[in-house]
Amino acid sequence: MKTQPGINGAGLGPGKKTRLNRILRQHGLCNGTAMFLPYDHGLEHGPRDFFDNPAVSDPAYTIRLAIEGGFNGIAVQIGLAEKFYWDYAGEVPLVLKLNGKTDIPPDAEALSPLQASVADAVRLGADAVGYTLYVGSPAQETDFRQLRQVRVDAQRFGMPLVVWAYPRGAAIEAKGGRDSFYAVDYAARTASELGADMVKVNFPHPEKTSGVKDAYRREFSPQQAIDAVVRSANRTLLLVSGGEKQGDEAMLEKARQAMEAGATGLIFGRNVWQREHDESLRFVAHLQDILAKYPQPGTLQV
Ligand SMILES: O=C[C@H](O)COP(=O)(O)O
Repeated sequence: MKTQPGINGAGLGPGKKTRLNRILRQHGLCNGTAMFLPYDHGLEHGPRDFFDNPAVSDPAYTIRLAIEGGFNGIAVQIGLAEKFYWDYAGEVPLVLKLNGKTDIPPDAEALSPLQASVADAVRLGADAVGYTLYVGSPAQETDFRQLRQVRVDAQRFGMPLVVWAYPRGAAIEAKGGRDSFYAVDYAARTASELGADMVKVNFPHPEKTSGVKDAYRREFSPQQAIDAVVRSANRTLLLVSGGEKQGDEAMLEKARQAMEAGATGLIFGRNVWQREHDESLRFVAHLQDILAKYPQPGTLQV
């Protein structure tokens, strides 16, 4: 079992340190691991994601689910944060997503425009901000510039920065696609190089990599691939994302492999809430059993 090298507290400043401590040590299992509930699908995919469990289209229901499930944070866009979070302020940390887009236009030149600021996050009592970075998109240069300003603001306001590092674009598709080992590994490293405190990535698939040098061995096991991705993220805390709903065993195995590799935690949305309330909590309890086996005492070194 590997443990995360951890963020070096000395470089964080008091605001980031306090907020990360609240997320990692005062919520969830309080053991340095983290489980976040993402809930920006209404914007990113449209309401279709809520059809399997219509209750989840109500943001109040979903925030309560995050509280009942003992999550370390819930990630929402500005509109929902302003309308709903204040009813539950402090009961579960808020990760304010600063940018977002619909999936209506094609993804070829993906760029997620800013909808909110780090100052909004401070005003709303958030403990972190989220930014989607499309690594490899033709619009990458604009994206990097946008992220730079968010990073500078996050540093100034003492706000942890979580980067959703999503490979996108034709060049990525030519190398095996957005969840190939190559693409996920590069995205994790990019987020770390650009100053993320945490990075959210898809689980890497070695067998999907193509058209790149031999270093990305297609015969790597899933465990070897996620080990490499955690190494690439280095002191940026790594969160593994859920993706479309799959069977529970496959998801729990993914969670186990991620934690074994030294990931800090999970950010599973559809796999948690595309099912009836008690079933969601039952699945969350299984995820927590896994996280409990991988305490991360050094996650936040102060
Ligand atoms: O921000 C969107 C979410 O990352 C998607 O989460 P999910 O794939 O676990 O539903």
